[in-house]
Amino acid sequence: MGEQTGPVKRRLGVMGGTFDPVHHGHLVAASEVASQFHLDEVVFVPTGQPWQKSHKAVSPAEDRYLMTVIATASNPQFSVSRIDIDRGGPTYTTDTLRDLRALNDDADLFFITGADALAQILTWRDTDELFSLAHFIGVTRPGHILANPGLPEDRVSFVEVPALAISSSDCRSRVAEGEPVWYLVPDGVVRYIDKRKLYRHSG
Ligand SMILES: Nc1ncnc2c1ncn2[C@@H]1O[C@H](COP(=O)(O)OP(=O)(O)OP(=O)(O)O)[C@@H](O)[C@H]1O
Ligand SMILES: O=C(O)c1ccc[n+]([C@@H]2O[C@H](COP(=O)([O-])O)[C@@H](O)[C@H]2O)c1
Repeated sequence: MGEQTGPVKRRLGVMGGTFDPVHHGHLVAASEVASQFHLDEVVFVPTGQPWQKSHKAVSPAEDRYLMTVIATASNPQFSVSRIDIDRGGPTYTTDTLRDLRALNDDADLFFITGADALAQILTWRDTDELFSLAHFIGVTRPGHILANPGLPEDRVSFVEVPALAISSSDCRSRVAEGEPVWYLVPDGVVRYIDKRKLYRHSG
């Protein structure tokens, strides 16, 4: 008798971030991981309250959500989820992945994160459970060294993405200084920042 094989599972990428604002570094990372890991879809999940950034002012969740929708709208492989925003309270990735699992029981989850975030992962809540919920993919980010800080090797991979030295903090301070963010973020996001007068005062 041949070996029993189950139905082939969908491969769902999960790109979590504060996205204040979303920029081309995020989009290139998601696109590159989707290609290298043969993902069927990447869902961007803007955080509700990023608890490790509680010392910083963060723009309203609806603005961050809408900018992420604008930035991803033209890519049929990309979507945006409101789960972390609608849950309320501080955002923990264990909740994000548990909820996404419940909604996508036909899929394996791949959580995409930057080298800086991956290096901090042992400070996140319920780290042990995290690795049972998804495979973690750390992407290169200029200025951050890609090293495995003692994470389970079978649950973590590293991917080199074309280096884009863009950060949301830099975009915010450029807007506050009256400098352009054209081509650092998608055109629609530039227009949205202007329309909503975001980041006019640095903070
Ligand atoms: N240029 C980039 N290249 C690769 N990964 C990135 C890049 N910018 C952000 N990331 C990753 O995307 C995820 C979400 O990032 P986040 O929304 O916090 O943006 P950020 O640019 O890091 O923001 P901030 O500058 O405000 O800290 C994180 O895991 C981060 O490491
Ligand atoms: O689960 C946690 O405790 C946790 C702590 C810090 C960050 N995260 C997640 O890591 C992703 C990137 O976060 P940030 O703050 O760098 O935008 C985002 O999805 C966060 O919800 C998760």
